[in-house]
Amino acid sequence: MEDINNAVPVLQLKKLTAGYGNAFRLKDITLTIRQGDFTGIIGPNGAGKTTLLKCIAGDLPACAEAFQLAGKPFNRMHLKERARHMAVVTQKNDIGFITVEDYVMMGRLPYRSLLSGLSCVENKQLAEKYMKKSGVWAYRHQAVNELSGGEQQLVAITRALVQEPDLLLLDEPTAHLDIAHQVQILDFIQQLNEELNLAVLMVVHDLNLAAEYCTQLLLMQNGEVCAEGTPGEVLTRHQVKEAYKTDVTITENPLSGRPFVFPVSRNATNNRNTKKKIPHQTENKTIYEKITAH
Ligand SMILES: Nc1ncnc2c1ncn2[C@@H]1O[C@H](COP(=O)(O)OP(=O)(O)OP(=O)(O)O)[C@@H](O)[C@H]1O
Repeated sequence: MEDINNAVPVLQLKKLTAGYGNAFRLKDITLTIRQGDFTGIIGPNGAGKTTLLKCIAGDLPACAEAFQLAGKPFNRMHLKERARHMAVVTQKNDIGFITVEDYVMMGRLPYRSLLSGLSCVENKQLAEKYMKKSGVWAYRHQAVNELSGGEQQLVAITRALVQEPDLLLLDEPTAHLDIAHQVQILDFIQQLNEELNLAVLMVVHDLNLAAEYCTQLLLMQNGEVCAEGTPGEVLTRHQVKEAYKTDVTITENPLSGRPFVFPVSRNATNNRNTKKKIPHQTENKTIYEKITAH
């Protein structure tokens, strides 16, 4: 099929395999991420999502027919050069006692040369710009490890932005955050994706957040990509049930039009099978009315 997407490819993987000896293997992962893509990697526990992210980040060796970052062979790029194109925000940022400002400035390390130190005016201005954009400027003098989980995540993303990458890799950026902070972080990432045309690739467990924010999804199972496409194409009842071995009901978010996945409990399945009236169900209301009433 003719490729009609003219956006520049930031990352290209062709038939990538990798793993941990005989314990687990990623099999033939083929993937293209372009400027402006917001891609979510979803799949059940142990599917290989983090392993794939580790390969792309260069933390785990991989074999591939092609593995290119910004149009260049990945394994021929120096670490500093990789870091100018790709920034990684991992789940656990074990940050010691360091101020927000100093930590964010470390994002400029890939650009440091013998002639320009880390604290040059240009780097300071860049750090200030992104700290103001993400909202962490107010606590720039505080120690990172004294901030809340949500604030620390914003600081880690700010540091990644200061790297001025083309591709931002995120491993579950909203894990352990409440709904307000989940939305705050993902709204911010979406804003960066749209304003800076930044390509985003994130591992995300919450299918509804994935559906709401991502433009494309990769559904992984047993080390392979078993479905890919828009959230509507990937999050079908059959595909979700097949991958997660769990029944779900899928409807549409009435405000965004994105898929919305409801888990189905054993009781609800039994009630459906016996056509028993479901407690709390309001009669004579459309799904839209029910959802928007609360
Ligand atoms: N260092 C390792 N050595 C051996 N096996 C590993 C290692 N790290 C992960 N695995 C195994 O590889 C498989 C894939 O793990 P991975 O963390 O990539 O899955 P995941 O999809 O990210 O899972 P989760 O959603 O639970 O975080 C799992 O079976 C895991 O036990």
